Amino acid sequence: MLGRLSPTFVNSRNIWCGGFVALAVGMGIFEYINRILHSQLGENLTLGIRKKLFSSMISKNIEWFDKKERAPGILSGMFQEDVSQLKGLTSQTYALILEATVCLLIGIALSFLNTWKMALVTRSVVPFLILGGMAEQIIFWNSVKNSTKQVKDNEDQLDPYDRANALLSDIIINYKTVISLGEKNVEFLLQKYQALLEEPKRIGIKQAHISGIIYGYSQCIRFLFVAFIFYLSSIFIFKYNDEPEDTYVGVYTLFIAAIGSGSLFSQLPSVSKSKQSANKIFEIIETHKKVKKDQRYGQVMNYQQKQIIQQGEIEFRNLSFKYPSRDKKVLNNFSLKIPMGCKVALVGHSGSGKSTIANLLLRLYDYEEGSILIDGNNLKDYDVKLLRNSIGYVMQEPLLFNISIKENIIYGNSEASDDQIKEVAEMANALQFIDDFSENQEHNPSKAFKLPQDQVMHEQQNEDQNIDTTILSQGFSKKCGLKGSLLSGGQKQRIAIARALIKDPKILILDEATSALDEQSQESFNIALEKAMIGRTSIVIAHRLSTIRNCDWICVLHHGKMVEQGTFQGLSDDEDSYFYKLKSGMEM
Ligand SMILES: Nc1ncnc2c1ncn2[C@@H]1O[C@H](COP(=O)(O)OP(=O)(O)OP(=O)(O)O)[C@@H](O)[C@H]1O
Repeated sequence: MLGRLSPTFVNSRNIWCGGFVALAVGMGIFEYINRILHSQLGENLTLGIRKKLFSSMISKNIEWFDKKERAPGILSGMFQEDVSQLKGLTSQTYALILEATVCLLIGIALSFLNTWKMALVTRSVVPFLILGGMAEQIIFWNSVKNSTKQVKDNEDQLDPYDRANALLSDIIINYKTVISLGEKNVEFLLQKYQALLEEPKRIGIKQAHISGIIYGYSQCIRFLFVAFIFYLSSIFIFKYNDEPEDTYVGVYTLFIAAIGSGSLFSQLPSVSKSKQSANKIFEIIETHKKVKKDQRYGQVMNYQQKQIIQQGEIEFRNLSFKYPSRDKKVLNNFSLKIPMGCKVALVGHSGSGKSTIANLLLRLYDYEEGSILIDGNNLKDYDVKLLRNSIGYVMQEPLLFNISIKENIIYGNSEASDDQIKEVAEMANALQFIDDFSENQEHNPSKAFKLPQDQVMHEQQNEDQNIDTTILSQGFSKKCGLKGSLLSGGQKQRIAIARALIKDPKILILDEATSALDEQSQESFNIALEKAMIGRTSIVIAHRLSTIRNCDWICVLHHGKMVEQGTFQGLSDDEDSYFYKLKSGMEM
């Protein structure tokens, strides 16, 4: 059999086979290096993007987070899914595209060398191959546009997956409320979640039909191309007496060219998805750059910016404000001067604008009308980071992180010494119960109700060896649980006061919320408040008479306007005053 083959044939067979074996080995090594390099590049890129995205998100104004498309579930999903999608836009896909392009070009070049006539004719079919790939692209983009349009027409204007993620994060964050509202509520939420997933499922199936047809076309055209080459080669051999060997090599290289071009185009949809994710991510990073410099958290100060609050005198001058998402003003021409070290209570019905004043003082939102002065300087001239460092804020519902008590306290000042931590815990009337945690485990809710997750937290707590027991008791290493769930309401509030005090702020804002506390905790909390306010300018958003009594000045707000102000006694004596009526409805 071998004897009948011409030496030229054997020779070139050996050359080609040897060439392909060398190519196979080369490809193996190349692929290995290629994958390592590109996954390294990809990982570095995603790490860099995650860092950038995080730092730009964390420095956004609160109003940015107020929008429904910025729900926690959507934003955390972006860090996982969208950032990972970016890999498709960079190293891996581009490496494959490069590989496929090189494959295509080599195939074309070799086919021209061996059988140029046939190569020339078959080139006429290439546009159909490209059309297959392009059609996949067009269909993909149309489906993205349609689904976005469909969603935009919806009241929520959000991607269905994003809406499902937002709901999921809401449920997880508020899991206690969800479960406590009973099985019916859980069932309702489950149905709602399923309903939200129905829409993307429907869109996905519709998309699958269309892209199936297009993908089928692009695959079909590749094999039609192969059939066409075979047919054409037989014509060239028998009709035009072309050399069979040259034709064989030419046909083979054209196959490679066709396969190369096919894989090139099949990679493109993942590029499209990546582009979509890149748009989402860079929109956030880019808008960070557009935010006015003075509004950015942690912005390096320019020469005009005041460093820290020296005394703590506050003046609101004709301040008017409306939230960006609303047309109605929630503060109207509000003016008030609070001398240094004074305790001022803001009272008024729910929604009268008390917390809004705190929001503006902390520059969580920016006002356009009127001004706020601190120590006679415009609030906007202070560096935002340093300003917030000089103001202690205890929120209505203090939020603790699932870290130790000590870590929660130093969250306000990571450089605080153990002595300072102990001091502020004492001032906040928290030292006693913290110490009790180390001595008397009865206080530990995780012991009373041993849920599996509590047990894990308890074990973690025992593992924590970082606390210097000579100054701080082991109680400081107790984990607080998700949102402080392992502590009582009063304990959480006192730790929040300690956290505010660790910064030694000149100004203290207390959004007092004692309604959830029992009498003993309330008393403890009030003592803590009194101690905390000594020597600081304090604004108390008051809900209880017991706190107002000790304040130097009381301002009564109604629909964002100051309607009355005076001392507790002065306002209480006037039976016609707004405060008089308000007082009778207030808790003791
Ligand atoms: N982020 C926000 N976006 C839009 N409107 C808001 C926002 N926060 C508060 N509001 C609205 O502004 C008004 C004033 O709210 P604010 O929280 O200042 O009232 P408050 O007097 O502190 O109420 P409460 O005593 O119940 O805490 C309310 O009508 C409220 O609905």
